[in-house]
Amino acid sequence: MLEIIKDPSDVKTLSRDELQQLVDETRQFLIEQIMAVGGHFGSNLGVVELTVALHYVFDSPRDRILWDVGHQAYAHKALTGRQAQFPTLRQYGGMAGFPKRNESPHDFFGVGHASTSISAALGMAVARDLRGENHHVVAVIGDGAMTGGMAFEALNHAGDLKKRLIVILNDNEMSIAPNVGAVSQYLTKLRTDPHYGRMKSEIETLLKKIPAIGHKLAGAAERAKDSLKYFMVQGALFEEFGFKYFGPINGHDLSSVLSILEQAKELTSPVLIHVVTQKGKGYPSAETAPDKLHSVGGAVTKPKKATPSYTQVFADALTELARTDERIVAITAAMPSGTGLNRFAAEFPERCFDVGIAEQHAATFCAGLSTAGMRPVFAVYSTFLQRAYDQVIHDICIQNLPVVFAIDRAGLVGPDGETHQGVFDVAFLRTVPNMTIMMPKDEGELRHMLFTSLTLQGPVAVRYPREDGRGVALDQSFMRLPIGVSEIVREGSDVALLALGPMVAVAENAALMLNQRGISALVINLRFVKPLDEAMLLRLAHSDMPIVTLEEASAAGGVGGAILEFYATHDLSVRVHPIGIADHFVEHGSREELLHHVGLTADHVAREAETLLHRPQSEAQTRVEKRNISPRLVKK
Ligand SMILES: Cc1ncc(C[n+]2csc(CCOP(=O)(O)OP(=O)(O)O)c2C)c(N)n1
Ligand SMILES: CC(=O)[C@@H](O)[C@H](O)COP(=O)(O)O
Ligand SMILES: [Mg+2]
Repeated sequence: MLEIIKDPSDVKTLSRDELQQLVDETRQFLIEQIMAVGGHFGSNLGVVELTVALHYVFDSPRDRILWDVGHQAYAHKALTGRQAQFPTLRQYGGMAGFPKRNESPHDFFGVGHASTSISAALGMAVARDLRGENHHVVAVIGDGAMTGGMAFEALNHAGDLKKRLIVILNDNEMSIAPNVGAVSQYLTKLRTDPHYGRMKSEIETLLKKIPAIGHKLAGAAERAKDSLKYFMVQGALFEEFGFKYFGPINGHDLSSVLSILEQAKELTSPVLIHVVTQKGKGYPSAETAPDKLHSVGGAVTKPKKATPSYTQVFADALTELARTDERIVAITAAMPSGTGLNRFAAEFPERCFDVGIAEQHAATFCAGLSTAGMRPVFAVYSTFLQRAYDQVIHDICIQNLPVVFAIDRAGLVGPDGETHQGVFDVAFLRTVPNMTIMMPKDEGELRHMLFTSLTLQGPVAVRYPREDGRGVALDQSFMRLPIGVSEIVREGSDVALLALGPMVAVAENAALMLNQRGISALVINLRFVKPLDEAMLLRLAHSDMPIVTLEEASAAGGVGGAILEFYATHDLSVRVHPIGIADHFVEHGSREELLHHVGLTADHVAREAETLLHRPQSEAQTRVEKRNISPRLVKK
């Protein structure tokens, strides 16, 4: 059945029995494909009935179906002409793991970060009405994504505008970890407390039985919203936001889902359909441990190295430090396992806070904690910290509060692609006064950086990659690193390679290659993006060596740029060639492929260094002076 579905219009030709067969085959197809190549697993298995029903009832691409986060859109991809691309899922040059506008006319909104769907859907609904069009807009949002503030900002606006809009709340009680928060508890009540559902109609029936005045009383009760509605109407929270609430519906009962979607289609006001599903449905170990099978590596994934990851080393170091410093508290925005904080929480449950998908709140919550004498450590993926930029500036840095940002997934993350690459944090943090920014060359140095950051009296960011460590022996004790001081890793006299974080290893390899060509390269582990090691930079300026900088971050605004700014403001003419990520979004692929793609490999660095070294300085300078453009552009 699945094989004959080339387009969603094919779904519409099926009978009810055939639709159920399509559900079963799609689920089986997803299990096989994801297990082979890796990808998000549990969330996709949970929404198969819902996806089939959506494509049966609605008319994509005329009607617009939006997937929040988009990690659960694989069935949607399979039903919209992309089955053959599954073997390339999330691989370099292959099909993306999230909906992408340039991948299919059925993907209306590019996603990867949570809680955007209702805002985007509302924008589409408003545009539809302004343009006099007539189609449906449907946002599918999970209970985890619903903990994000943006979702509520959108509900607030949508309820006010009263546009025709359908929101499907896919409630599986899970974020990546078990879902948290008062809204989650409210959903549990809706799901599990039969009185929530029945009370209103029971009271109405009772009142109507009272002779003569019963019907009037029932009508009055219906109107007395303030006194009754909160307690009696199922989904009252959403109704107060101006949405008609339907649910809870069993999301694995195809007939129920089809029938509720057909009803919702007839309404002209905002509707919220509460669908209850099971993450991992149809795959027993994903059903019982949905957090572990949120995503899987796939059979093609290379075996993990025996060395601990940066994440593990961070989490263990933080736990160790917290044993002797009771002020340390750890905060995550719905990523306890991804950031390793579940290890911390196991020992200090009362000092670890999962705030839900709420990075903005997490940052300001940290600010509050730090004003009251605690030492908050916000463990957050680089890409998700983007959400909290104003909080970093306004709530933390202006007040110079000692909050530690443990920035995981800094640099290229791999298969999640451009929505998740952690390449902007250097640029967006280094412009903010009071901020100290470091990146360790290996997991051993990460321990010392974390320790050092907890001794500072202002905001600090320690960034580290989504990678296994280099396998160095970890010091038992912690060392306070001198602030703004770099480290010489290898002496050299012809060219200087200034590297940040894991790029130090790349620079070391490039130096070995250069050595074989008779070029002596100095390798420096920068350690700090801010403050820069100005004394070292001045020494280098006097050495006359050309400099190559390497960083796994956006070249614009990066540490290479900071070094250029330093020399320019000191009126020093030093040849600096920054290598970082150029001005484009980096798609999905393995980290190795992506590093190769952006030129952050030893081979490429060695070639660039050699070219720089052999390019006559005077010529380059003259050309630049004449045309007032950068040497890099001149070279092209
Ligand atoms: C802003 C943001 N923060 C964190 C994440 C990481 N993340 C991806 S999926 C997910 C859980 C989403 O839960 P839910 O919406 O309920 O979907 P489910 O996985 O349960 O289907 C999280 C926290 C993200 N994508 N975006
Ligand atoms: C969809 C999403 O944002 C997360 O599931 C993310 O893919 C996790 O990434 P890691 O695999 O790096 O933890
Ligand atoms: Mg969920």
